[in-house]
Amino acid sequence: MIEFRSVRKEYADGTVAVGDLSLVVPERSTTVLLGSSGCGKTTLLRMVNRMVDPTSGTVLVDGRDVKEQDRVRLRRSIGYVLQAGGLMPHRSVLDNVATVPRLEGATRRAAHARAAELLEVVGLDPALGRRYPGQLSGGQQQRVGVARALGADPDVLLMDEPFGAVDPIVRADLQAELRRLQAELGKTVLFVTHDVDEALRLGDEVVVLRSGGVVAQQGTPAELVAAPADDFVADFLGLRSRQRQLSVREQDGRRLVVDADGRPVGVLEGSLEGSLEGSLEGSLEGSLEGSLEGSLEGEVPGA
Ligand SMILES: Nc1ncnc2c1ncn2[C@@H]1O[C@H](COP(=O)(O)OP(=O)(O)OP(=O)(O)O)[C@@H](O)[C@H]1O
Repeated sequence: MIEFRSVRKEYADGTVAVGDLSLVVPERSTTVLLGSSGCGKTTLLRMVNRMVDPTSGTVLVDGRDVKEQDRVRLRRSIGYVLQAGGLMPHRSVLDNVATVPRLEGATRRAAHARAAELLEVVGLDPALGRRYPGQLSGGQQQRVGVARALGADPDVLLMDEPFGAVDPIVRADLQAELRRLQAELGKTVLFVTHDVDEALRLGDEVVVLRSGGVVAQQGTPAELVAAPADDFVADFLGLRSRQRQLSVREQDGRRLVVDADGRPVGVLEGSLEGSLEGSLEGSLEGSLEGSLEGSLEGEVPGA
């Protein structure tokens, strides 16, 4: 578990990046920090591994104040994935992934064996380990970045807009991969993004931030969409935009989900239809019939 207790960060030039923020990040789940550019997401993330020290307040990881821990050891024990991948360009992919095991004292051979395993964990062919980062696609480089972050088998994984620099298809692929990995590994993931769809897709919990690092709302994606705390959250999630106002239209035998402008955004699957029909038959229809009969019968005799 990660806990921010009344943290505040004021940079040397007087910029207040994070106000008085308190937040609990549950363990073994994914928490997404969602907010527009400059609202303090990266600052918050970096407080966890002490790349940034708060001006005041406390950050605890598994109940221990990070300030009391050795900065270097702490940083090695926490996985960190950046947008640009942060890979060393002149070292092979295998060397990159083996970095932390090597720093922790593993032999080159053992570290490479571990690195090859990690490449497989993130869905890459270990043969790619011989290449240099520049010889991989953007999506592959991001996977290598994740593999490297897993090198110390950390409980906590910090991810700063890790999929921001790749095209939408690769991005969706990486998001699916992260969900698979998370189901398998059960890390405590703190994930930063300004992309609402990504946040709703990946977060077990989503924390919507206002500028100045202030929590606007924290909740599950369903809670946020169903009950946004205020207009700011509703607007940020786009709930009042025409693209999010969805309805169903039948076309060529399929049920299309369309936005308020009638543009298709998806297809309603048969199974959902089936279950909706089932529940309609079971409860709604029954009660509708009951109330219709009751009221109609009452009115008819007087007619
Ligand atoms: N070293 C620094 N010195 C002064 N101001 C800084 C420093 N680092 C960040 N800031 C400022 O603090 C605020 C929060 O920055 P931060 O990088 O945490 O935001 P962010 O939400 O991660 O933004 P983005 O999505 O654009 O990466 C911004 O106004 C930024 O300009």
